[in-house]
Amino acid sequence: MEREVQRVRQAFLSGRSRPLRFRLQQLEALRRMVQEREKDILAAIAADLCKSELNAYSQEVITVLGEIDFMLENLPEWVTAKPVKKNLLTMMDEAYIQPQPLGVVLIIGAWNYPFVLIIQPLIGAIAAGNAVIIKPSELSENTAKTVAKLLPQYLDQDLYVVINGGVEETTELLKQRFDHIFYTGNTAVGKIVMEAAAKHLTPVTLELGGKSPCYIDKDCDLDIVCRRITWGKYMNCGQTCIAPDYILCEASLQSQIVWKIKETVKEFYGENIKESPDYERIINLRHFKRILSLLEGQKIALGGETDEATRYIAPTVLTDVDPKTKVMQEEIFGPVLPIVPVKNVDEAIDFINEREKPLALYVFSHNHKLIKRMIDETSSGGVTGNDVIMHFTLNSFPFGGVGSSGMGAYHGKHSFDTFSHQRPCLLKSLKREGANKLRYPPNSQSKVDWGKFFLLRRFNKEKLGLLVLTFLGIVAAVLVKKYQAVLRRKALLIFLVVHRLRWSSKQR
Ligand SMILES: NC(=O)c1ccc[n+]([C@@H]2O[C@H](COP(=O)([O-])OP(=O)(O)OC[C@H]3O[C@@H](n4cnc5c(N)ncnc54)[C@H](O)[C@@H]3O)[C@@H](O)[C@H]2O)c1
Ligand SMILES: CCCCCCCCCCCCCCCCCC=O
Repeated sequence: MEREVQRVRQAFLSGRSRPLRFRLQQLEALRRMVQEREKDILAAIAADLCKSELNAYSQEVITVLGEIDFMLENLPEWVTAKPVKKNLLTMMDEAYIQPQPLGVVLIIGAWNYPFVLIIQPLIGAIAAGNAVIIKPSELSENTAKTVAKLLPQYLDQDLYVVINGGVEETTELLKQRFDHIFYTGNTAVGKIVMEAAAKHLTPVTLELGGKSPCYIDKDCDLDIVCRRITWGKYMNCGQTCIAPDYILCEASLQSQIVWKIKETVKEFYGENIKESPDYERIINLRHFKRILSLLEGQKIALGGETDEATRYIAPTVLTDVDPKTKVMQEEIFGPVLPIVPVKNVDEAIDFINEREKPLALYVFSHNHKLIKRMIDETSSGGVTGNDVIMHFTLNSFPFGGVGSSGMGAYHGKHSFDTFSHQRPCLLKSLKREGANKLRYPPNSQSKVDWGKFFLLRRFNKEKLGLLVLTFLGIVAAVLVKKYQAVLRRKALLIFLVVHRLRWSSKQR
């Protein structure tokens, strides 16, 4: 493991991942891989999650292709140095921010969207000029193997490396030094990752989970609300990090919600859900049993049918759920939707704020003010009003959690920033030493006053105009006396002294 990480580091140190042209070439090669090997990729995802290839394409491949195109279009602008505002002390200098790669990045993926969850961060890491080690989830082993086979056929083999394995291999990998670790998965393992990273002071992005609430106000169109919630909850059999985990609403709405979800389930998946190509299965037996245990003692208003042999759990709704029961204590990550009655929006806000900060929050209402209030008075990774999941698709948004649902974010420019160091660069001349004497010892009151003038002085528009005029005068003088550097310094000094005296007299 150590040797493998060293090999990737040597490749990074060769400098070849840095030029813009190289990054664009690698991103184009990645796009070619997705297009040319689409069938292999879809077959692998389908095998891992019993997912139709159409669903695998729309849930994972579209996002990846969109992200690559977005990077290719914008990267030339993002990599350029950005000039920054200067103060009086640095006005003659060059000052800019240069984004630079961090180095060797480790990306650890989760199994529920096994392709997009490793490839989307990879796109950002390549765009930012890094070398990358990818550790896909061992639970989605078909996708893990396919990615390990395909990537070296298209990308630089020393800079971008896939290491497959389970907990043992990941633990070993985490002992190595990386320049950034990007982890997607559950909160408990997130803590292990952060602890390992701390040993090397490695920064981390943690894309974690949690219980994403969904508040339904009585002032809304329940047909539409229930269709949208049914789509987001049962997509991927509930195994989506930003799926609505539970519903909060007034008790009187429950029976209508159950009825409308039941009708929508029929519309989406047909009479025999098991036969539907659009309904997936639970990833493994451990998760299947875990989800079943959440049903114990609950009032099942819809669904509840299961089949262990195929790890099938029907779209299920629970009503009158007691917040103290197990289903409300952990992220469900399956097709079970509890409804917890609340009296009103105030109680819903309190309910949300009394718990860990979720990855997503959903609010349904015709009342825009109520949605705004919910946003203002709660916290979550992201929010969508009157829909679910869709904020994930907008790559101008930072995608990530807050508090126990994660730290850091990615997608689009946010990925580029996550994998870049924003390096401040100040380039001075070795001339003009006179002004620098002010900061050299021995210190004096007069030097402090000059320091205050240089660093604390703020110019309003009027003063700025005067400054520009004076500056232009100086420039003219400089041009006339092209080689008389002494005169130029004096002009500058006079200008500064005049301003300083005016400023000091006003201060008094
Ligand atoms: N925020 C997001 O973008 C996002 C996306 C997908 C999933 N998730 C969250 O991830 C969770 C589901 O994923 P999961 O955790 O079951 O996935 P998982 O079991 O695939 O684990 C994630 C990764 O952690 C590694 N891992 C597991 N145990 C480890 C250990 N002890 N030490 C080191 N590494 C270890 C695995 O090898 C894997 O690569 C849910 O909580 C979900 O909400 C979040
Ligand atoms: C008109 C046809 C449009 C088809 C596109 C539909 C949008 C599909 C959006 C899917 C989003 C997938 C969410 C993946 C979340 C992964 C992170 C958490 O687990």
